[in-house]
Amino acid sequence: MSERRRPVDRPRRAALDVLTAVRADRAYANLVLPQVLRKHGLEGRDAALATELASGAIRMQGLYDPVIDACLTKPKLQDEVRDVLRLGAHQLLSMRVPDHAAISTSVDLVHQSVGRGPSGLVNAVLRKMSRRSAADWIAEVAPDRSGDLHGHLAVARSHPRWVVDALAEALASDGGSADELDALLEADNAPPRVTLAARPGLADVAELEAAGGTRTSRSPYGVVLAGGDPAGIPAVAEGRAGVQDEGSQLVALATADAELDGRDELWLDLCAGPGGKAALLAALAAQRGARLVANERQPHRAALVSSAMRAVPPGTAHVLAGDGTRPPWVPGTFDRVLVDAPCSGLGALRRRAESRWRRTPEDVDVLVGLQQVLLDVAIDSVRPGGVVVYATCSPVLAETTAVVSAVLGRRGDTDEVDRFQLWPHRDGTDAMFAATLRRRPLG
Ligand SMILES: C[S@@+](CC[C@H](N)C(=O)[O-])C[C@H]1O[C@@H](n2cnc3c(N)ncnc32)[C@H](O)[C@@H]1O
Repeated sequence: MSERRRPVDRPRRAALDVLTAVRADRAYANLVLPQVLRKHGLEGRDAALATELASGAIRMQGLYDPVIDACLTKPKLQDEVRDVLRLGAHQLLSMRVPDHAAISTSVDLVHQSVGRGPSGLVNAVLRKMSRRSAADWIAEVAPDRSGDLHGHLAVARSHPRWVVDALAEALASDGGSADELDALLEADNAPPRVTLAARPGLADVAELEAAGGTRTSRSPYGVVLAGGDPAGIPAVAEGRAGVQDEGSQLVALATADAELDGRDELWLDLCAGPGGKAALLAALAAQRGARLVANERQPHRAALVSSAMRAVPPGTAHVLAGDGTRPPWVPGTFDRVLVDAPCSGLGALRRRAESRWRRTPEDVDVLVGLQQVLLDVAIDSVRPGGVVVYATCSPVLAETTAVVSAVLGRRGDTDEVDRFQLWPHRDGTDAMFAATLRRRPLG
């Protein structure tokens, strides 16, 4: 092999930097990506290529790693070299990059980032990998579909086995079939469309359509962008609109529109950071002569809530940075309460490439305890006759219906009046869950 190698193209170098940061520093891919793109001066198509390479290689490592291992002659592999091979695997098995380009750029990349030593190994592994299609590799490395469906899908659709089991249980309880499970896991591997919310009274949906979007089918405030940077749209830059999944818009609307007898003046968002739902709620509250208190435990996220609500009329919204399990207000203060609880986020895997590999079943156990306490506080905070919406961006039953049943079962003063579960493959949204609860009126 020649000593002098071509310089590595910047998108691949940037993608490797993202993989390194996610692996070695436990960085979040979506947060580190913009910094890395800036550092390498990448824009437009180059930025899109680096994003696809990094996100795809991280997301699909549950398939790529066993394929890489099947191509090795010795079992041990340096982490840095595996990262390069994951990027190569993504190009060979999931993108339309010609084999020779995927292989030679990967050899260049490992030469530049690790050294000359592993160049031959990268070349040999990727050559071997390139001789079969993704489907053939799945047949080779995944458990048999008919004997172990969840084990097969865990590899073929690159999800941890326990996540497949938990999503399958949730989907089955919502009428889903085995084919639907495959569709759901596949949807988790496709980056979501950028959706905006026109905050009512502040921006018009037509204004966002004029910026190149199309209306969403269920939220009257939603617009899906065809492409481009949403930050360049004036309504977004000014806080009159925001980037927000349609499912999240529907949760805020469920909170604002739940039927209520009597007073409807004071609303609470108990877990508001970073503020997407609070901003939509505050805009709706302003139109209806109500006010919103937006509470968030982490001060830096409370600051994000203030920023998200910067365009709402003064006096409409008040931000608190406090622990929602120990609220400063007296019980029964609010007419409507949203508790958008901290959760595993297993309904939003499309957005966070690495999150499926970071979460553990133990996380869910810990979160369920906090979710129950926060829901109890939310119900205590609403007046008799008022409404509470309990929401998660996870469909996992332990975090959704089981939390609602446990809390309502021991209280006896609150009824569930409505519920929805959205799914990426059915609804094109994150898998948001929302239950609308009403505290029984006195007497
Ligand atoms: C799912 S996120 C809320 C998303 C938000 N509603 C939105 O639409 O932008 C949950 C939030 O709850 C916050 N949180 C966690 N524990 C909390 C607590 N004890 N009290 C209040 N907020 C808490 C987290 O910091 C996180 O910002």
